[in-house]
Amino acid sequence: MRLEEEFSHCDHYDQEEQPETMSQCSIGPLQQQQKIVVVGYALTSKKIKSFLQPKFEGLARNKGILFVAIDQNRPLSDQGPFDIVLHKLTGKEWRQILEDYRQTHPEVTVLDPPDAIQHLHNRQSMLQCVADMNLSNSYGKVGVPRQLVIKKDASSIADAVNKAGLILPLVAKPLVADGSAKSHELSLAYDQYSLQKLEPPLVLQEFVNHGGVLFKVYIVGEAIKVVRRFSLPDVTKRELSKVKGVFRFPRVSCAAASADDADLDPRVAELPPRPLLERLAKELRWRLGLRLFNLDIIREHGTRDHFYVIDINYFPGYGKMPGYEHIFTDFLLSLVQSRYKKRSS
Ligand SMILES: Nc1ncnc2c1ncn2[C@@H]1O[C@H](COP(=O)(O)OP(=O)(O)OP(=O)(O)O)[C@@H](O)[C@H]1O
Ligand SMILES: O=P(O)(O)O[C@H]1[C@H](OP(=O)(O)O)[C@@H](OP(=O)(O)O)[C@@H](O)[C@@H](O)[C@@H]1OP(=O)(O)O
Ligand SMILES: [Mg+2]
Ligand SMILES: [Mg+2]
Repeated sequence: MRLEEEFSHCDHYDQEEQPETMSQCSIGPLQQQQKIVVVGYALTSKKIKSFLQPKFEGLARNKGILFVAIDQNRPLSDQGPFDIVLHKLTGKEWRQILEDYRQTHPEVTVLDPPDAIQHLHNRQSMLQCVADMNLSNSYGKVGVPRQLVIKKDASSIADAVNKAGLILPLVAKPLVADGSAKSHELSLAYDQYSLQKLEPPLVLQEFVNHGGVLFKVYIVGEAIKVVRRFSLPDVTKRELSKVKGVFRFPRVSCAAASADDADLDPRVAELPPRPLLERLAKELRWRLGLRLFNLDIIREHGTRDHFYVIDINYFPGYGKMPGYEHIFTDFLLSLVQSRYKKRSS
């Protein structure tokens, strides 16, 4: 068992936020005595910087959680031992390493299973769960925009769009969402003729007017946090009749585009009802088999309760989630405690 209270007896870690990095701390036989929760992480340097902030590491340490960098050049089994493995790296080889490790180390919680994450790397399968769910209750209705997959042959896009009855404008998104810069290169197509300029493989999604604000719903296990971000502005009928072409747009809803403090129309700014999001998150956690993700959800402009999920991301930028330090540490501890309960029952 590795519990917070027991850890606080350890004189090596009982002071306020220690200045040295966690990876300098020794683990091994000592760890058994101190009942530390050891979290191995395999993340990009960008992610380490945004996620493993000093305040977070300090808080975690005080709660008995030790973060240890995984060395990708050494066998995973020779490292640790870990209680939890956190990861967001791509590549078939890495996936296989994790899969093998899960088989041989069932006592370790790997967040999350590589196969389940793979599901989010394709913009079609990513939203399938939301479509299947057909969530509709007294709090509102949640769907996905109508969309079409184009695997190849740009010259056939206009025909395919016509056949499927999709309505312009369309958001063109690379089919693969693997975190590469290219996978975030999106464009807005205003007219049929220009569709041939697009580069498959892609997903064409109907653009839904939503008042220029979207909601990012961060999920960490059972915890949910919602923030507002600026998004693409509505496209008017007049604009649609005048504008021709395909336009690349940048990452409009990045962290710098926080709309939480903006003076917005309350009908646009009002957060989606909490019970609706709770239900959505719970179902998605179960259907996707994931515990760490966020989703982008928009409210159809002019409605109060028609929502569309447009994107789901694995292990998103939690560093920007308000209060992530406490939410995340509590989550990590709860994982270990529930494992202990399972073992002792
Ligand atoms: N169907 C849609 N209707 C209206 N706006 C949309 C739609 N799809 C995407 N957008 C706008 O485009 C932005 C980027 O789309 P999306 O979130 O799918 O891309 P992404 O590159 O996966 O983003 P992220 O950085 O969150 O991973 C959204 O944040 C939103 O502003
Ligand atoms: O770069 P940021 O910190 O903003 O985090 C973004 C994260 O990048 P990172 O994994 O490199 O951190 C993205 O992952 P990839 O799709 O590129 O894999 C994606 O999840 C975004 O949605 C995150 O933005 P958020 O949704 O939280 O605003
Ligand atoms: Mg998004
Ligand atoms: Mg995304």
